[in-house]
Amino acid sequence: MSGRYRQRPAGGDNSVKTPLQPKSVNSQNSIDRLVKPFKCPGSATPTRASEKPSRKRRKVNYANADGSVEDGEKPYTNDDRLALETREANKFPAYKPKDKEVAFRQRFQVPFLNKATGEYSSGRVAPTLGMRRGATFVVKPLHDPSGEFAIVLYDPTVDDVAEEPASKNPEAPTEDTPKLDEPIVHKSLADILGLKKNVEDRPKVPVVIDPRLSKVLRPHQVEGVKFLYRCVTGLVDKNANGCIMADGMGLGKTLQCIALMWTLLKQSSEAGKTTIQKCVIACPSSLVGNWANELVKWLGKDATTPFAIDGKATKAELITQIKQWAIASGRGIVRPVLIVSYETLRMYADTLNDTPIGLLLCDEGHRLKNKESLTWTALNQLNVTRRVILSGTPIQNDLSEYFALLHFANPNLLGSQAEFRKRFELPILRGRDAAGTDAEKKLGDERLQELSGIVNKFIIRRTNELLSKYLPIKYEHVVFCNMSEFQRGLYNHFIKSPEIQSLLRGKGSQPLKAIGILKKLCNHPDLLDLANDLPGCEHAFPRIIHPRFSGSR
Ligand SMILES: Nc1ncnc2c1ncn2[C@@H]1O[C@H](COP(=O)(O)OP(=O)(O)OP(=O)(O)O)[C@@H](O)[C@H]1O
Repeated sequence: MSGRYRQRPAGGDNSVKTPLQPKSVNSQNSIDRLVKPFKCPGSATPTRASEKPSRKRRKVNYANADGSVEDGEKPYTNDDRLALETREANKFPAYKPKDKEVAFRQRFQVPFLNKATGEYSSGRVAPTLGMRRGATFVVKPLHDPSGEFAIVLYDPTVDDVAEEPASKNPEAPTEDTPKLDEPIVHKSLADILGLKKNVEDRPKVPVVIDPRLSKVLRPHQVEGVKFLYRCVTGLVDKNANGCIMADGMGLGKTLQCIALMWTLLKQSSEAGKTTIQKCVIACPSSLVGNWANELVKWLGKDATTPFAIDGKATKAELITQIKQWAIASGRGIVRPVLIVSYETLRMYADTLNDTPIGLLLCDEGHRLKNKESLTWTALNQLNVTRRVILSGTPIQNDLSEYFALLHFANPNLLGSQAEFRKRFELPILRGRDAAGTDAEKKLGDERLQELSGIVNKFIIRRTNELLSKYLPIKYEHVVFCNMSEFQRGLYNHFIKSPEIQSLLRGKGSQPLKAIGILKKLCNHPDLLDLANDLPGCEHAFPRIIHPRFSGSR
């Protein structure tokens, strides 16, 4: 038979012929149909609701669709369909339990071992096996050390000084040798599987200044940041973590300290770790806003949100905010930088005492020159690891003040104050005394050199001559201005007054005051209080007088 039979709906009318039925009269099928009673045509014809022509049926041949050759001539039987449904390729994946005999007799295998070599595959993150997954960190520096503006502060190949191993006693038991009296300690699953995180083993990576800062830093500032970083991270001396930045005015101490702080907040020599979590900037109250602005200026407004105590909050709000800042830790630290005036910091030092502060920057740090002051004591009792003093004038009067600053930046570097006084201060002062002996002068010079050797490693000072190449040429114009008639009248009145006359004879007691009055007078009489400074000067007033002076007539 060459035609295809169409499937009739179950329970449908068998007598309905479809146009696809073949017209063969000799077959058994045709005979069967002929003997059936006649039915009026159209009685079972489906009526179409739509006027549109009926869609033509297309023959689709599914034979060979899955690669198997089927007899396309035959109609599908139910068995065919069942066979199709249960065919392997058409089945949904279903979990098949392993045969328990085989499964239980199999040897246990550590799941993250490389099956080919039987070794732990180090490139693969260990499966957690029900434990919390340890932090995975990428072993690479935060910023590319070979980038265009890269400034590398720490290079593990250069700066990583390996600790001298203590000379080993061959008799001493090594870690591998089990001691007889050692208590048996059960190993944890993490230990057995080799998953135990060894935090000490973090690989070392270069520390690179954020490119957004390195492209604006001037050469002397790059040197400054390198100096600061080495001092505070113990690369200069592993027992000292502080320093004094004593650059002259306008050299950009603020930018250098921001670069240091930002680097420490974001990176460390250990991959995936930061050096510090919190930083405090102590400064005069007038500079709090300036520091906050400089942070935005150099880092951009989305980099960090400082907690600047600018006096706008009420006392109750401030206490809550400081307490919150103090207890925040880890990811809870949303404002890592606290900018605060010395006075406020002193007031709330007790609240902050237990907070680990990674870095303390003290702007205008010569405020800490008095070791006995409340500010020095309050700031010194904070739990600070690294301290930087910023001051354009670190040495002001005497060595005790110098000691207070150095001792604050690096406690115990110079011993106690009494030790410092005995070893350095007194011999140096005696050596400078005009009545000092040669031996005292020699000793004084030696001690001064020794002191410089110790402290110069932690002080950086450049003068603002460095700025000359960034500033336009300076022109100085000297212009002589004659005094006006009114000024000259006042001037003559003043120098002829009895007080000045006696001053000129060397009898008066306030020559500086007189010079001050003359200076002001030459600039503008408005600067003086004429009635008090120049009594009786009314005769020198011009005829048309400013209403301001009319009262004093
Ligand atoms: N690399 C730089 N590029 C452009 N401007 C800079 C740079 N470094 C600093 N400045 C600008 O120079 C000015 C002086 O800088 P800054 O106030 O930090 O100096 P300072 O050394 O702290 O001075 P002072 O002792 O007066 O506080 C600021 O306006 C600062 O923005």
